[in-house]
Amino acid sequence: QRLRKHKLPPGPSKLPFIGNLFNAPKSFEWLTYQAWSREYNSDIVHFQILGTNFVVVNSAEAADELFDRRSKNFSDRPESQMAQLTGWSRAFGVMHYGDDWRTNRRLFHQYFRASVVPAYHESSAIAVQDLLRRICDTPDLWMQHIRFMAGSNVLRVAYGMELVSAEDHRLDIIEKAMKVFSMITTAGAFLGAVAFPSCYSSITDFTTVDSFPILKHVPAWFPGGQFKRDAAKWKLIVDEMYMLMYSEAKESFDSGNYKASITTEILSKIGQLKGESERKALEYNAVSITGTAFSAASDTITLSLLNCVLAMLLYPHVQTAAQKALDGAIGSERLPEIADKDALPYITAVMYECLRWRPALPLSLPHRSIADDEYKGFHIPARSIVLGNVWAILHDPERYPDPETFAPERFLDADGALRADVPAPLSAFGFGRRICPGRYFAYDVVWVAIASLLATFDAVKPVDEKGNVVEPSGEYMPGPGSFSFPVPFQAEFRRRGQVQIPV
Ligand code: HEM
Repeated sequence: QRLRKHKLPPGPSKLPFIGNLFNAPKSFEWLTYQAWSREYNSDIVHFQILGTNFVVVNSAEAADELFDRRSKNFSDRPESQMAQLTGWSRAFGVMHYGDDWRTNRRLFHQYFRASVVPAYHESSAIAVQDLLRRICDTPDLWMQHIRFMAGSNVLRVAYGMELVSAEDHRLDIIEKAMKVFSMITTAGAFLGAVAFPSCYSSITDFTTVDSFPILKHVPAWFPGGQFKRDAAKWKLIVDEMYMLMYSEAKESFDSGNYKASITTEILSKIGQLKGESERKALEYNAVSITGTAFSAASDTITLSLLNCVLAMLLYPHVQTAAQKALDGAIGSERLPEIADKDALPYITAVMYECLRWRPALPLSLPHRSIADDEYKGFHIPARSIVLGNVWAILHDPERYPDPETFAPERFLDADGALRADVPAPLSAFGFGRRICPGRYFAYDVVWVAIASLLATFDAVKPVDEKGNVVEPSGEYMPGPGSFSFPVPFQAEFRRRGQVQIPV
């Protein structure tokens, strides 16, 4: 009744009680939300499922107003029973906007703020050189090598540990744990999935348990308790991801034979604390932020680089232009370093375009409003799930003409310098107070990896045994999931130039 008095943002018509259960998108939701925004001529749109209100923010203007200027009201996260059941609730990325989140985020910021991340340049250089060597040795496994690079770099930074082989158990854990994370943070798809139980099997149960939290009390053996059985299995993986590396790093620290890392730095701080409760609290936060960094960095960086390779296959002239810029700025005999960034705006533009063209998280992570609010005369009810449509913002033709085309030049002026009037794709990192705190580290790693791959190799479409060029489909995996992964594709890496890869 209360909602009826207020004018909600426009959106598809709703059925009583179930709302848009049957017409909410289940895959590539960002495209449907963008289409709704155009159809209803409104930059915010509304839909509702089982009583939960969803508001999708489709323009940079609305995102600035709601997530930035009104950040106090739009920085919460939705309630997630599944995060609790799977052990993901200790990641501050899913925590409610409150003291626990604030403490974790502050601690995280100490180790990943812009002025600190240069301390990780050496680690990133080692990881990228290793990537290049691995591609030379086993080029067909290039996708696996990229994942290995992203994981090994952050493992070293967070825990001071080294990954040796792609079979390392820790990489497997992280991949599985992130799949769970991706599913439990897909608010829209979860709710929509109720309508298609056969496709979504246990995800269907997630949906219901998040909409009706009382169901979390259903015993695991009871019919419909499949989500509990799944969650219990996944919790083992997520717990292991958080605890295994931390415990190993702590053991080395205690033995005095360790490599400096974020964990060991916090452990020395813990050692200086007097009170047992303070020590316990900091240790809890240390486990949380190191595990969160490890997991958050891996898939996002991997994805950004996979998208880059895809772009190089589909737009070979961009690759040629980038290599010309590299050769002109640093020659063709040494690998680029992060310190070369200012001299290589074209590479920065390629990185921006990768983040814009195929954002890793096209709907960011869901936010939630705390109190009733109003935007352009539309009512946004308290506790609405508010989705920032990163895809729509980064494919807005007014800001990025011909948005489907991969064109790094859009970020450059006639002299090849970065333009101040074309916004960098910051929305790829989310919004407001929840904006990705790992972005400075991510920019460095992605930049140096792109520059080094382009300096060392030509990425080309392979040719099969019959002489036919193998075209990448350019398609993306259907949901549900917050992360958008390309359908696996083949690429051939051919050595170029005289770049020496340090051994
Ligand atoms: C290209 C790489 C990356 C992309 C595209 C990316 C993107 C994002 C996005 C879209 C969000 C959600 C923001 C929101 O809720 O509005 C996020 C959150 C987060 N990211 Fe990243 N990220 C990247 C790399 C990293 C790295 C390397 C780390 C860690 C070192 C990291 C740590 C986090 C954390 C901890 C959060 C949760 C923040 C919070 O809820 O307060 N990310 N990221």
